[in-house]
Amino acid sequence: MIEYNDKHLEEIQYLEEIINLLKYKLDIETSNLEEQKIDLIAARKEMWENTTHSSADFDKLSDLNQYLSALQAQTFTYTELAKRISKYEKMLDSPYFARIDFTEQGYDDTDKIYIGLFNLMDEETHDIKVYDWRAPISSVYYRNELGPVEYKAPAGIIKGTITLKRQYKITKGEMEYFFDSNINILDEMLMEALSQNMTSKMKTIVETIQKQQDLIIRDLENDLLVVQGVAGSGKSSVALHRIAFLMYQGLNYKLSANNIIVISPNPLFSKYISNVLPELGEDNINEFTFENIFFKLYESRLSVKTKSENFENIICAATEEERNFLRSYNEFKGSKTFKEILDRFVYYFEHKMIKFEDVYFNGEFLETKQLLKSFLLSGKLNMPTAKKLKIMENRIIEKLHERKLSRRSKIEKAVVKLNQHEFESKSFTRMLAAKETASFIKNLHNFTEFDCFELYKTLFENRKIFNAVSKGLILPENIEKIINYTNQSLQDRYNIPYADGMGLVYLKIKAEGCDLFRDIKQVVVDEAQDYYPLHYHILKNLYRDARFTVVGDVNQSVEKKSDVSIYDDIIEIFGFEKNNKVFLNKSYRSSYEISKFSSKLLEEGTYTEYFKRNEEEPEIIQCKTTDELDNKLIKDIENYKSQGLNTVAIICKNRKTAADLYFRIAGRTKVKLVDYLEEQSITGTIIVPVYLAKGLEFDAVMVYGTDNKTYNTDYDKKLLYIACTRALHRLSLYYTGKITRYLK
Ligand SMILES: Nc1ncnc2c1ncn2[C@@H]1O[C@H](COP(=O)(O)OP(=O)(O)OP(=O)(O)O)[C@@H](O)[C@H]1O
Repeated sequence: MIEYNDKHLEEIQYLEEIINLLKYKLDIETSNLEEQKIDLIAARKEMWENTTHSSADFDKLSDLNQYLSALQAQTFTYTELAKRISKYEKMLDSPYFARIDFTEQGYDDTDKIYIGLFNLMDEETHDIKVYDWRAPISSVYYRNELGPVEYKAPAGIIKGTITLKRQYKITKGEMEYFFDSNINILDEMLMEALSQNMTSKMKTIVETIQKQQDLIIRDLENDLLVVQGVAGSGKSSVALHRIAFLMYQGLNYKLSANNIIVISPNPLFSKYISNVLPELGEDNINEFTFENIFFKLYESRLSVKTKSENFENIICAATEEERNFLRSYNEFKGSKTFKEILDRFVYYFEHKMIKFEDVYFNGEFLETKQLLKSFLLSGKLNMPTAKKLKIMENRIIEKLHERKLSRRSKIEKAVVKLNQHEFESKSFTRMLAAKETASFIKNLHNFTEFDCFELYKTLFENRKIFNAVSKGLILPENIEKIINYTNQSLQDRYNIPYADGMGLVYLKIKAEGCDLFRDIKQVVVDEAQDYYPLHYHILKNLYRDARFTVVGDVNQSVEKKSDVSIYDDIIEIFGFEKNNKVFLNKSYRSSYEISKFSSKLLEEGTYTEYFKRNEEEPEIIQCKTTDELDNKLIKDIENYKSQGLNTVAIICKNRKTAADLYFRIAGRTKVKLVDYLEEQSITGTIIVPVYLAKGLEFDAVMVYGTDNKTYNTDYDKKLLYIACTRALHRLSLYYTGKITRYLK
């Protein structure tokens, strides 16, 4: 007891010291911020008063530039200061969550390493009072038990011994409790983290990162890291913490927010994860869906159906035959075969489709078509077709300029002959020459420019071309139907099928090139199981200078059949020498009872462990009629709310069922319909189609309509698995008629 009291006193004193240090720093930085703010306003005012605002005065414009760069630097200092203040404020609430006592090999002193969200240094003594969780030494806390350890630091491997591992619960600057452990991070702390209610945004997990997760977060060896993790194993969390780690890293790896991109399945998911990086003290990063990429490349000239819309169409197909067709359509358009067809098509276009012409100007040959063709096809220019054509066009325009003067005097002579007024003749000549050049360039564009959408259409409209570029490839049996459906669908350029949208993106990158994303150095792909090979080829070609972290779960693949071999395909597509495939088999999200229940829906032989957090057993509820079911739902929603569960999701198989249910019960209880058509957030009680709930989690999940007609194929079984694994604390399933065979 005495020993505990001593420890307690020591810890309370340290906490006091840290809180005082933080308050001191906060005071200084806050007054600095005030000063900076005043300076900044003054600098802006000065700039406004002393510079011109018209582009006519070039000297003054250069003054403006100088002011602007000074202002930019000042603004940067100001925002950095504001960020530091926000970090100190966060730390005031809970400055650290762990401590290790570490003795480096060859030294007698033992360092007490306190670990928190951010570094905290005493500027006077240069002592690090709290280490950032991402600092090299912090890895020891996540990965090791007491005893000899080693960790990788920039200076090399550091060896030593850990004699203490302690965890703290500090809130509002007050010590709630602490305890020592000799094993990995104690389950109590994790239990507490996992028992909490859900908020509308994803949480950070720094205090309880598990060893397997830490290995992924801190991996710097690989250019491609592929993670297969069961539902709730922390894939998305780990991917985001990995980004925060990379943003913290030293010179070689340091990334800023605009060097990173997350490819997410839909805007709802993007919104859900958008809190994590700011919580970790980092700027937020861009989250892109593939549809966003499409719009970035094609702007408003075309429009594509979203991935969610595409999936809704599949689920709601009128017949099984139609559903199978739509699946086969997506499968073909996303396949390696189709990618090969598009590659060949670009080659075919260059070699056979460009209508080269002899180019004349002023009655002289500028280029012959043979010369132009051999220039384009010589193979010397290793670049996309559009860029080669542009070079060719520039070469011709240069030649045109060389001959422009003589052409102009020719025109002038002709004009003068017709007209005696010299002044008018000159301007008339200029106008004629400009018109002539414009029409020349327009003609030139006939073969130096092309439209990718028209090109893509031609591939399917012209059977001769399609046959030529697919020769020798194994095509699906229903290729005729696929081609017809494509031709029909492409009639409306503002409603292009999602799968063709991806084909168009790939074609554009290959034929025109794309330098829009050269700054991107790290790409995270979430829900990796639902993308086809073509998606990965797009990413590879778009983010040519990036490294990739790809996370997914083949058990949650609903858009296509997939098994773990997809990860080998991904590795092959990217072709990085340094890559690694990692498995996360332990699930943290759901209570033990919900996890056990959901595991019945997994493929046989799937290995999963569950964190043992006990709660109520899931319930399966049979109702005689839809009315009875609606009444029961409403009652249970109220019941869940009264139990203090923050977020409740009623998960339906598709949007139509969700909307119907919403219109039936919305007047009787407070619910919100979450749809892919609008930006939404996931607070309170929501009704949502299952594919939009992917990646999200809720305190209570109510799965609507689990009868044998609704869930009757292996695809449906996976949808059901996804729905059930969204629940943290409560799960109930409702049906009328006969229950699905997967839940018997
Ligand atoms: N080490 C951890 N400490 C605390 N909570 C954790 C930890 N790992 C995972 N979790 C929690 O488990 C839940 C699931 O995490 P996450 O959503 O990242 O998993 P996922 O594998 O992406 O899930 P899914 O594939 O089912 O969408 C989250 O609530 C997360 O905070």
